[in-house]
Parts: sequence; C-alpha cells; structure tokens
Amino acid sequence: MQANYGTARMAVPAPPAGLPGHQMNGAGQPGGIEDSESEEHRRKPRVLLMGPRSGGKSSIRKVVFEGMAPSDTLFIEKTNKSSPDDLNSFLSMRMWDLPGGQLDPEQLNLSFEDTDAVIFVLDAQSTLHDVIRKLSVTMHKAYTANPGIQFEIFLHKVDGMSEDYRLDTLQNLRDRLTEELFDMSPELESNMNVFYHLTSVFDTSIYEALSKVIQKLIPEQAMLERLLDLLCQQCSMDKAFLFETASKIYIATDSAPLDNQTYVVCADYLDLVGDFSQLYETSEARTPAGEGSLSRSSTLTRGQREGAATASARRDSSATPSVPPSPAVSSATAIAKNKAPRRLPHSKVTLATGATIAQWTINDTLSLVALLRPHAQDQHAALIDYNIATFRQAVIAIFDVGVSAPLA
Ligand SMILES: Nc1nc2c(ncn2[C@@H]2O[C@H](COP(=O)(O)OP(=O)(O)OP(=O)(O)O)[C@@H](O)[C@H]2O)c(=O)[nH]1
Repeated sequence: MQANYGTARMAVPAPPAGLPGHQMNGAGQPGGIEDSESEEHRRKPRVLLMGPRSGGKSSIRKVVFEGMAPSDTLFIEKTNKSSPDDLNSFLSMRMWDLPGGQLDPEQLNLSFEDTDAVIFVLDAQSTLHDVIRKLSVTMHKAYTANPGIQFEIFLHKVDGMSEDYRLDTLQNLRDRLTEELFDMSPELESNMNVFYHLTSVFDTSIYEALSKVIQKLIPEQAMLERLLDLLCQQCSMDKAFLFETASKIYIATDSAPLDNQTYVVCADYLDLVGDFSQLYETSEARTPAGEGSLSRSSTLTRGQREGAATASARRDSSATPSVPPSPAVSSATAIAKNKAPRRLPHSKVTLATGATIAQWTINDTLSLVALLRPHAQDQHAALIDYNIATFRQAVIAIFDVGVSAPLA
C-alpha cells in the first residue's frame, strides 16, 4: 500500500530574493552544491569577544567551541596578546580574545567597521563600577564607527547566585549603563542595539546566549524558522532545533515558545548521540590531530572540503559494514566517482512520557533535533521521513553548504 501523505507534505517556501545559494535546479536539488563561488562571497559574520581581565572570555571559547570541561577552565592561562582567532565554526565566527584589562578604548587598536557584533563579557561576581564607564566609552567608539553594530552584554559567572540576586545585578548594570550612555548622548542611547544575557559555562545558559547572538547574524533566520514551523506542524513535533552539531549552538528553532528544559533535553541528546557515534569510528577515520570537529565546516575551501569529504565518507561507510551495497547504491557510486554514497545518521529514543526525541544529521555540520508527540513517530514514520528529506534539501539549498557525498 502506498502511503497517502495527504496535505501533510511540506511545501518548502520560496527563498527570499537576494540570499546567496538559494537557486534550486529542476530536480529540486540545490543548484549550487558544487558551486563554491557563492560560498566564498558569503559574508562571514564577525564577532568580537572582549571584556576586563578574568571575566571568562577564554573559558567561553574553550568550553563552547573546543569542548573543554567547565571545571578545567580553572587552569586556563591568562591571555597575553590580542589574537584574531578564527573559530571556523559553522559561521566562521571570528573572535578576538583580547587580553584582560584592554577594555580601555584608548588602548584599543581595533576597527569596528567590519564587526557585526561585540560581546562584552563581564564578571557578575566583581564590582562593575569602573568597567561600566569604560564600557560606555568603548560602545560609543564602536557605534560611531559602525552604527549597525550589535552589542551583546554577557553578565557572566552567575552560577552560584540566587535568581533574585542575578536579576538585581543585571538591572543595576542595565540602569547604570543606560545612564552613562544617555549622558554621553541621548540620541546614541536610544539608537543602540544592546542586549543582555545572564551566562555561565557551568550550565546551558552560555549556549543559549550564543545561540541568540548568532541567530541575529544569520540573514536566513526567518526562512529557517518558517521551515521549522512547517515541519513541526506537519510532523506532530512540539519543538525542533537546527543545531550546529559540534558546538551545540542552535542556529534556528520554530516559533513556538521555548522553555529552558526543552533546550536542555535536546542538547543533551545531541551530546549523547555524538558520544555514541565516536564509539563506532575506526581509528583511521578519525580526523587528524589539529583538525577539531569544528574544522568540518561549511566554510572550508573547496580543496579542504573534498579532503574532509573523503574522510567523512570513509567514516560513514565503515560505521555500517554489515549492509551489502544495493544496485542503486552501486550505480550512484559509479556516478559519483570516488564519493561513496552515505546514509546520514538518524536516531531516536522514547521518553517516559511517551514522547519521542529524535535527531537527524543534516550534513557534516548541522543536525536537526526534535521533540515528537507520543506515538507520532510510530504512526507517521513515512510522512516524517519524507518531510525531513524535504527539510534537509531546503536547508542545504539555503546555506549552499552541500554534503560530502551523495545521499543513499
Ligand atoms: N564560577 C564561574 N567561573 C568561571 C566561569 N567562566 C570562567 N570562570 C573562571 O574565571 C577565571 C578566568 O577565566 P578566563 O577564561 O581565563 O578569563 P579571561 O577573561 O579569558 O581572562 P584574561 O585571559 O585575563 O583576559 C577562571 O578561573 C575560570 O575558571 C563561570 O561561568 N562561572
């Protein structure tokens, strides 16, 4: 019997004009998967991470982007020089981890013209009196150079503080900074984009804050949200996240209200799947030293990407040695020449409530994690598979990031 998908099949909304890499060819495949030109021209969002000494900047970078355990941040050495540090994450975000104390704008030798956002990391456990004044002068300098710049203030190290105390400290900071900026120029204060976050590396707050920062920098955000809304609607999903797999930052979610617990469950599940998948890697398929998981990025050059593709295809094919190649798979192999067909990993577990949490790999850098209503996965498996395949194609088309090998 053929599955009747009815009206529940997802209709992918037309991509907005002007976004790079949105053309679909006649077969509905992303037209520019092999075309690295638009990718090279895609502007990389640039983020500057700064703040006073020992605020926690290096800890954030190491915990989120390099997988360091939060407790190991105690042993991080002081940063001694300003160094542009290309994280090579999904968005090739650039962070300049400035040495502590260089919040003073007079000492800064920076240009803010091509910076999209500045993250100020402030230690919530220290006195902020002096810092606020320097912060406002720095913000003034940055805004004058680039009025479109986005200011993100991380009131960091809030773990161990009561909820009331956190909110009081944040309110205090907000009031005093607003006052300082207003004194400098009322017009400036009302036009600046300033956002506040309470963060800590000891819980998920830092991931959520960085997710929100990054989401504002992705021009395709509205399109991704619409896609996720459609997916949730058609596949009985309560919540869906598009994660950057390695960092657990979600670059988009559907428009339903988000509660922290849902994010924690989904991020933990992604972690669990990542740990399991490493168990099944053969030693030769592992990335060579120096190439962290984040290096499998959409922003690699074409040559680097092909190298990574071969390694990744080897890894995937070695993870499923017992499946004999089907004729269709064999012909695809012949067509793709040296690129082995691959089945992108998918996993799911049923929770005690009857709901299902499921993960689908979208490509080397992105994963979809969703919370499905009880029995939805059993009753609509074919429909969900169909819609996920459509969603995957749409996301790949949006970012024009491609996959390392043809899908099996
Ligand atoms: N309680 C708590 N401590 C933190 C947190 N993040 C960082 N720390 C601690 O803060 C101290 C300073 O952290 P760093 O990451 O070295 O700070 P930094 O801003 O890079 O410092 P500089 O190198 O001087 O610029 C370390 O002992 C960390 O363990 C946090 O979220 N909570």
